[in-house]
Amino acid sequence: MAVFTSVTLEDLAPWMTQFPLGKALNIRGIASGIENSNFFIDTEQGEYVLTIFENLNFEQLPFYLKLMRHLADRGVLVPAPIANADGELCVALHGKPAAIVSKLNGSSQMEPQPVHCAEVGTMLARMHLAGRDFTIHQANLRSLDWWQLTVPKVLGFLSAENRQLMQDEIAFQSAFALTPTYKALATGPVHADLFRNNVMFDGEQLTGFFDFYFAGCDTWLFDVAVTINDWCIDLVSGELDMTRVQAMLNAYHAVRPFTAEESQAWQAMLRAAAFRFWLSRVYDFYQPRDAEMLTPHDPTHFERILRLRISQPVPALPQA
Ligand SMILES: Nc1ncnc2c1ncn2[C@@H]1O[C@H](COP(=O)(O)OP(=O)(O)OP(=O)(O)O)[C@@H](O)[C@H]1O
Ligand SMILES: N[C@@H](CCO)C(=O)O
Repeated sequence: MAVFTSVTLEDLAPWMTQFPLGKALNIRGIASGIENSNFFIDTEQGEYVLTIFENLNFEQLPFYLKLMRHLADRGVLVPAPIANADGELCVALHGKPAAIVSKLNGSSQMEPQPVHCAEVGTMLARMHLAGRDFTIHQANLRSLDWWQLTVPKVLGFLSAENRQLMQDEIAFQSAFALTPTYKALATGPVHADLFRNNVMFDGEQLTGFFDFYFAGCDTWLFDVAVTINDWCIDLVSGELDMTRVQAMLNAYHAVRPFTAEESQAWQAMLRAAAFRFWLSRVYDFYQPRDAEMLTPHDPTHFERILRLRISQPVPALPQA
């Protein structure tokens, strides 16, 4: 279980009085996730999710919480943050920032079919469009600047072959980010971590996107690439599953058509999306933090995907 900060019902009861949710009746740690401490809490008003943020600070958090509120207000299915009596969405608990959000119904769909991929594609495009008038700007904190700072910290842990791959890819991505094609890509708030385990389904019905704590302003296409690289692959080989890829891309395109520049950038973005998670997984693997129980994600999964996206042609984006 990824509970870095323990919270008991006795700790919670006085803290909860500032929220309009009645008494806290029960709390239980959630046995998944690797970034934050998460708990389901039962209150007199129903079930909610309490998150204690282990790595994000009070200056960074309003972006995520206000973005979720903004999206929810525009009909995008996301958890709604609950304000305390002072209107604050983020309040200290055990000295760390914490927030309460509504609990989504359903469960994660870990074996998605084309119908699930289409639902995700539609909601992702709606989310990008709904974010256009969000006024707070915060960069994606796991984008090129972070890659450039982090690569030197992990190179020493890698085999000679992987060191070469990482150095070649950071050089490629650094150069690509300077091209007119990259600079022409549409940008805005993106989720940036929309994996299978960050979306809820009730049967074939999508009930919400959650875990917005890697969100930031970046290219919309990067968000699509992150999502494709998790939802539309064979998890063992990392190969793209064309039926699921087409279902997601066509559904997205029907709401927010892809541009010519996005078509040109597509393979580079699929590489960038694979690289981002290879790097963060390698970093987490060699810099573990304390947790009551923690299984780090396997870095070799995204090393494999990155090699495939470099070496194999990728399916074209739908054209306007
Ligand atoms: N709003 C919500 N509604 C219902 N369940 C939720 C909600 N938020 C989180 N959960 C549950 O808690 C689990 C862990 O949450 P989350 O993925 O946000 O953790 P994390 O530590 O940020 O994880 P990650 O490793 O994905 O970054 C989810 O898998 C889900 O079961
Ligand atoms: N989705 C990330 C974990 C951080 O949310 C990964 O699979 O590496």
